[in-house]
Amino acid sequence: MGFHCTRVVSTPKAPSLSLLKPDLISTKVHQLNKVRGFEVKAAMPPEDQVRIPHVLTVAGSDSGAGAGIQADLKACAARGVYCSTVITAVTAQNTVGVQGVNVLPEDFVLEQLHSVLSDMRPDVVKTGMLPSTGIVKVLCRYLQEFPVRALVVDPVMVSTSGDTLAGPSILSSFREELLPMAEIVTPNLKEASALLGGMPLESLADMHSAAKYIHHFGPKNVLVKGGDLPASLDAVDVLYDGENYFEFRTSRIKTPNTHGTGCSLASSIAAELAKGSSVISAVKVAKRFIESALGYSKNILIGNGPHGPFDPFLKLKKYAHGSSRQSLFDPSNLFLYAVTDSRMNQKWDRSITDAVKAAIQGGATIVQLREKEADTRDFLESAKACLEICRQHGVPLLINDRVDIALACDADGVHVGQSDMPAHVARVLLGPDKIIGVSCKTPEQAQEAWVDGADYIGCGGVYPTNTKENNPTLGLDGLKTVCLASKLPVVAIGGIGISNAHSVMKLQAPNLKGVAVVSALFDRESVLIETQKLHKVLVESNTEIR
Ligand SMILES: Nc1ncnc2c1ncn2[C@@H]1O[C@H](COP(=O)(O)OP(=O)(O)O)[C@@H](O)[C@H]1O
Ligand SMILES: Cc1ncc(COP(=O)(O)O)c(N)n1
Ligand SMILES: [Mg+2]
Repeated sequence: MGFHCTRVVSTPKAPSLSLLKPDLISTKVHQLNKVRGFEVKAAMPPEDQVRIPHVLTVAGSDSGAGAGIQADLKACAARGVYCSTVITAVTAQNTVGVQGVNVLPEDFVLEQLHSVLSDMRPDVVKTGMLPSTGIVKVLCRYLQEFPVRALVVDPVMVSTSGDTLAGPSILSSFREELLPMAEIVTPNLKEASALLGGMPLESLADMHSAAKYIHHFGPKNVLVKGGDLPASLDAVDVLYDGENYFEFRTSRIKTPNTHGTGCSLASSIAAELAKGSSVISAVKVAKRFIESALGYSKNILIGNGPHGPFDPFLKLKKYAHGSSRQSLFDPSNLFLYAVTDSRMNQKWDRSITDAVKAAIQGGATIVQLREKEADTRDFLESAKACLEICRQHGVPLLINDRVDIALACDADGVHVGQSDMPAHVARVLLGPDKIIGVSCKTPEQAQEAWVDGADYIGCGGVYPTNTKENNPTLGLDGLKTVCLASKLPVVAIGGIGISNAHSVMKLQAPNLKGVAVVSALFDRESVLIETQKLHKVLVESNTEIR
C-alpha cells in the first residue's frame, strides 16, 4: 500500500482510420476532403498546425454551473486542454439541490456525438451523467466506431445534495458495456456501493475491497473516491489497477463548497491523460488540483444552499478583500507615490507595515514595496500584510522587481527597471488587469514601455539621490523630454521632496501625474507628518497650475 508506482499505462492507440473509406483518407489535410459526409478543409498549412490535447465530455448541464458540463469545461480550461461537450440532460439545479431534470432524446445525443467525434477527434472521452440505458448504449456504439485514447467514466448517479441523476436501471449497462471500455472509472462511495449491489462502504478497507470488486467489471483502473468518508478523516481516494493499490491522500478542506468536485476530478484526470500522462500521475495531479481549488475557494459565497461551487481558476477570492481594486489603472493614483526602503525602516526602527500605514494616512495614493535585501519568505509575508492595509484604504500596492511576489500575494502590480524582467514578459505572467510600471530615462525606453504593455513609467532620477548609486540625473529638462515623448502617464522620481516637488509639478509636462518618493518620507522620524507635508505641497502646486 502507500504511494508507489509500478505500472505504466498502455501506450496510446493510434486513431483508427480503418473506418474511413480508403479513397477518402488523405495525409494532406489542407486538401479538400470528404470525410463521412462532411466537407473538410483545413484552414492552415500542416507545418503551422499545432495539436491541442482535447477532452470530450458527455454529461448533464447544471444550471448552477458547479457540476456537470459546466464543471468539466472549467476544469479542462483550468488544466489547459480543449473541451468539447455532448449534453445528455439539462438539469435545473442550484446550491440547494436539483429542482428538475430534462433528459435529451437519444437521437439528439447521438447527433451531438456524431458531430464531435466524426470531425474533432478528441484524445479522451469523459462521461458524467448518463441518465438512460439508451444513451449509454449509443455512446458505447459510437466509441467503438470512433475509438479514443482513453475513456474516463465518472458513474454519476446521485448529486451531492442527494438527488437522483441516473436511476438504478442504468447499472447493468454500466457494468456490462461502459466499464469494460474504461481506462478508469471514478465512483464515489455511494456509486461504488450501487455498482456492487448495495454493499455498505464505510471505511478505507471497504474502499479497497470495492475497488477490487469493481475492477472485475473490466475497467483498467478503479478510483474509489473518499469525499464522503467521515469529516474527521483526510480526503483519501483509492486506486486499484488490477495488481496494486495506490492511496491518494490530501488534507480535508473544511468548506461547504464541494459541489462539482467529482466532475472536476474526472475531467482533470481526462485532461492529464489527453496531455499524455500515465493514469497514476493524472490522478495525482488532478487530486492536488481539487485540493488547492477547494482550499482557495473555501470561503467564497455563491447561493444560499449547503452545497456551493468552488473556483478552479482561483480568481474569485479577490472579492473577499473587501474593497477590491478597480480593474482599470487610474493614472491619478501616481499623485503621491510612496516607495518603501527596508534599510530606512530598520534605521528608524519601524516595521514595514507601520511605514505603509503612516504613508497612506498621510495621503500616499499608491505604494511600492522595494525590499532589495529581504529574503523571499519574509518579503512575501510583509507584502501580504501591506496588501491588507492598502486594500482597506483603496490604495494600490505594487511590488518592485519581484513578479513572483506580486503573483503570490495577488498585489495590484509590479514596477520593473530596465535590467529587470521585461514588461511584456511580466504582462504575460500577470495578465491584463495588473498594473505594470517601468523605469525609463529616455524617450526610446518610454516608447518601448508603451509597446510592451506597461501602464505608466517612472522617470528619473530627476535630482541626485543616495537611494541609487551610479544613477545619472536627468534634471527637469530631461524629465520634460521624456514626458513629451511618453504615451503613458509619468511619475517623476529621484531626490524629490518637500523642497523641490513644487518645481517638478510646475513643469506642467504632459502626462506628468505626480512624484515618487523614498527618503523624503521614510528617512525621517515621522512618516505620517512628512507625507502630510508633501501632500499639501502637491495639492497647492496643482491648484496653482490650474
Ligand atoms: N472537503 C474536501 N477536501 C479535500 N478534498 C475533497 C473534499 N471533498 C471531496 N474531496 C475530493 O474531491 C474528489 C471528489 O470526491 P467525492 O466528493 O467523493 O466525489 P463526488 O463529488 O463524485 O461525490 C475526491 O478526490 C475527494 O477526495
Ligand atoms: C448535471 C450534473 N452532473 C453531475 C453532478 C454530480 O456532481 P456532485 O456530486 O458534485 O453533485 C450534478 N450534481 N449534476
Ligand atoms: Mg462530492
